[in-house]
Amino acid sequence: MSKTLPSAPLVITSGEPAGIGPDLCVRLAATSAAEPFVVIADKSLLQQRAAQLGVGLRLQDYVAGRPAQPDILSVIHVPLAVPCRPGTLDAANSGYVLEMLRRAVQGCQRGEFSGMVTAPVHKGIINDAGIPFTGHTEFLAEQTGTPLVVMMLVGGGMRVALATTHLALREVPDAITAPLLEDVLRIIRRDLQRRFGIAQPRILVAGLNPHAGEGGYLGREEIDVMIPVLDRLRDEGFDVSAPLPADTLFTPHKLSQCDCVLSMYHDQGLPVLKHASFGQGVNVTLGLPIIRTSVDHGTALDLAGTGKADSGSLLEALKLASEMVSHEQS
Ligand SMILES: NC(=O)C1=CN([C@@H]2O[C@H](COP(=O)(O)OP(=O)(O)OC[C@H]3O[C@@H](n4cnc5c(N)ncnc54)[C@H](O)[C@@H]3O)[C@@H](O)[C@H]2O)C=CC1
Ligand SMILES: NCC(=O)COP(=O)(O)O
Repeated sequence: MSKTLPSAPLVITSGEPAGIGPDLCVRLAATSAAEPFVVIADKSLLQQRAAQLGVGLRLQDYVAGRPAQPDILSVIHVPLAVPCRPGTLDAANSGYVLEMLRRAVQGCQRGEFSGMVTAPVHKGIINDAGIPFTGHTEFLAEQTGTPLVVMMLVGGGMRVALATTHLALREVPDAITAPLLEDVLRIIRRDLQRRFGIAQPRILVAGLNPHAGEGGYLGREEIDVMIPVLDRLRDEGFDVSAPLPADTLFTPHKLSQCDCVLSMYHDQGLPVLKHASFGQGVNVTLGLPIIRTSVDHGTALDLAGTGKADSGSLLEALKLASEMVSHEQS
């Protein structure tokens, strides 16, 4: 991978065309974001959406190395396969959605962009197109040849990472193996150090079972799998807790003692964070060779083209990506 140019912009993929991603990009272009960025989208889609929202929009084709101009959005044009109506999914445009992601990854890998920020995609419609797809997180891992990545959300004054991501609940206990837990904790610690500037990250680990297993009476995963890994990493110098009961882990007192909570599965940690920060939270993929942040919400098909979508999370995602770039370059 080439080194990122110091002045390289961030790149935003506009996501599912029938969702609110294009709306959010148009809104972002109309705000004065401090971070230079380029959007990948079909240009006519952005223009149509801007007209629907009643937002004035000036576009120019992105040219690598050309400095950003105020009030003009630089766009990398990727053509839609078929015309798009806000709120109406069409599997024919799934290739378009993935092509935008590939273009962003390639640009990050060759140093053209300092990092990528993703607007939401619709996982179901990509699968309907016959392309197995569980999320950006897994797709970006595959595109960059990364064996393991970690999803972490940032918002409401907390960081919440997940040991497992898009997995059916009944498969979760078997997925939490000692090697996985160890690798996940190594990735969290390393990325909090190099991309968040935290010298010795303090990580609180949620147990899998109620009351963190109640000494083995409510499940043995804590005793058999988790505690041995956590003890070993602590001996190595990691600041990690024992498995803690998840129901009291997200209290302000506990959160004030850590830099990150590690949840064992998606809906153990994310509802708490989203309750505290929905619309302002940021999803970060840890462990990738490139920087990637994203919004904390989905495609909100019901709001596309209505002007009611809140662009706060995309703005936060852009800001956080820029901060991560600064930490990595310092
Ligand atoms: N980063 C990504 O690409 C993500 C994609 N998704 C995908 O999005 C699709 C729809 O998922 P849902 O569960 O329906 O969640 P959703 O976030 O799209 O919608 C849930 C509710 O929140 C509202 N909402 C969402 N974003 C909003 C915004 N910016 N401003 C105001 N209100 C907003 C919606 O109108 C809806 O009422 C699914 O295919 C899912 O997989 C979901 C989460 C993240
Ligand atoms: N619940 C978070 C989510 O679905 C985001 O997934 P990804 O597309 O960022 O992998």
